[in-house]
Amino acid sequence: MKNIPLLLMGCGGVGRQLLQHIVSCRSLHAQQGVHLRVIGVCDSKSLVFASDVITRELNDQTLYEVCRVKSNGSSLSALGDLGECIVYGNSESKRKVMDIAALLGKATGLAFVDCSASSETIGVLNQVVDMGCCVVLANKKPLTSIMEDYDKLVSYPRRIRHESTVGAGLPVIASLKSITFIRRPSPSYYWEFEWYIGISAKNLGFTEPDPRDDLSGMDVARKALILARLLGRRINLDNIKIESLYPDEMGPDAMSVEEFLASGIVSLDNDVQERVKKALLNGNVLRYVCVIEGSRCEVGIQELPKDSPLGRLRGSDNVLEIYSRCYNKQPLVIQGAGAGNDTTAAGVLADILDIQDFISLKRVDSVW
Ligand SMILES: NC(=O)C1=CN([C@@H]2O[C@H](COP(=O)(O)OP(=O)(O)OC[C@H]3O[C@@H](n4cnc5c(N)ncnc54)[C@H](OP(=O)(O)O)[C@@H]3O)[C@@H](O)[C@H]2O)C=CC1
Ligand SMILES: N[C@@H](CC=O)C(=O)O
Repeated sequence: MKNIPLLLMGCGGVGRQLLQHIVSCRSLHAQQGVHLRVIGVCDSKSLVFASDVITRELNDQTLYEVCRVKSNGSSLSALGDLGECIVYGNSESKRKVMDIAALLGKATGLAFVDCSASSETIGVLNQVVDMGCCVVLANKKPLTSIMEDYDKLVSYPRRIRHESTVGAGLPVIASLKSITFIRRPSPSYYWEFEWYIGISAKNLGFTEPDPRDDLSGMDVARKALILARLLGRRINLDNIKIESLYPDEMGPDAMSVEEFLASGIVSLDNDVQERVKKALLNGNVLRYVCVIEGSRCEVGIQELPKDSPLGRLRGSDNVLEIYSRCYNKQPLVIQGAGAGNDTTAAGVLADILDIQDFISLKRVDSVW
């Protein structure tokens, strides 16, 4: 049985769904000769980990308890004494995470799974890859920081996976890598979103923790940047032209998420509705589009024919059209649910399984 140790950072909608997928797939994974051994889970302030991270794990009952506590909005420190595991608070948890990485990184291997939405994990990830750990990302921020951070992470191509950072569980990254690594084309591609923002979308797990990350275009811009960098574009977020759907006075510096959802977002309705009506009069619909073509990298609303591939999008669907030397007249099209905790966690789980060959084997540094 191949034993894959993992430490989960972030136990929100996606992280909890991942833990539930891990538990519910136990027998399936056993049939495949694999056991995912969760040795620790952390949130923004605490860490819960197995009493012996080399031989033990957080058992399924503990993982369920972790999900219960976090779904109640509590910190992991509320877990208290759970027998086989230990809970550390903020000051000790960061040091303990690094100790675990140093202990397991080059011995058994360890997958650091980042399902947070924080930039604070960037420093941790850049250190643990140097210790021989693997990194699996749902969090886009480690890949959309400064080029130095990006270059550090991708300098270990065999030990980093980030399928869910763009289009949730859709095979976007894998498809683009398969095209890019055949030969370095300079493809242009279009990214479409059907906006489905509001309290219901947040409750469905479609939005970022702060939906303004979606409505400002910043989340789409992060995805665009990940794809552009994957294609060799040495650019940063501030190189991307972004159209926000809300004014600065509704931004994070001016009001809380709760205030924005309670009063800010509703005040946007009239303007958006007017734009929708105007588009419909032209037989068009509004779509939030990201275009990366040549030196152009833009994110914003466009009027598009309602019967076009992008115009036919519904719900949380994304569609990615990739034009390249091989797909120059008819694009490669990837379409499907591009948001939601379930599909995102499934993409993360697939990435963890994909790196199993680089984990749980005695490692010789020169090999990896
Ligand atoms: N939902 C979707 O459809 C998709 C989401 N993603 C990405 O998945 C990530 C998670 O999204 P979601 O689950 O909705 O977010 P949530 O806000 O629900 O959960 C985020 C979790 O991260 C924890 N956290 C915050 N800071 C840190 C830190 N420094 N170290 C460790 N953990 C930390 C939070 O802890 P605490 O509870 O203490 O606040 C919380 O448990 C995001 O980056 C998002 O962009 C990617 C693709 C699709
Ligand atoms: N908020 C994002 C979730 C996936 O990245 C989206 O709307 O697609």
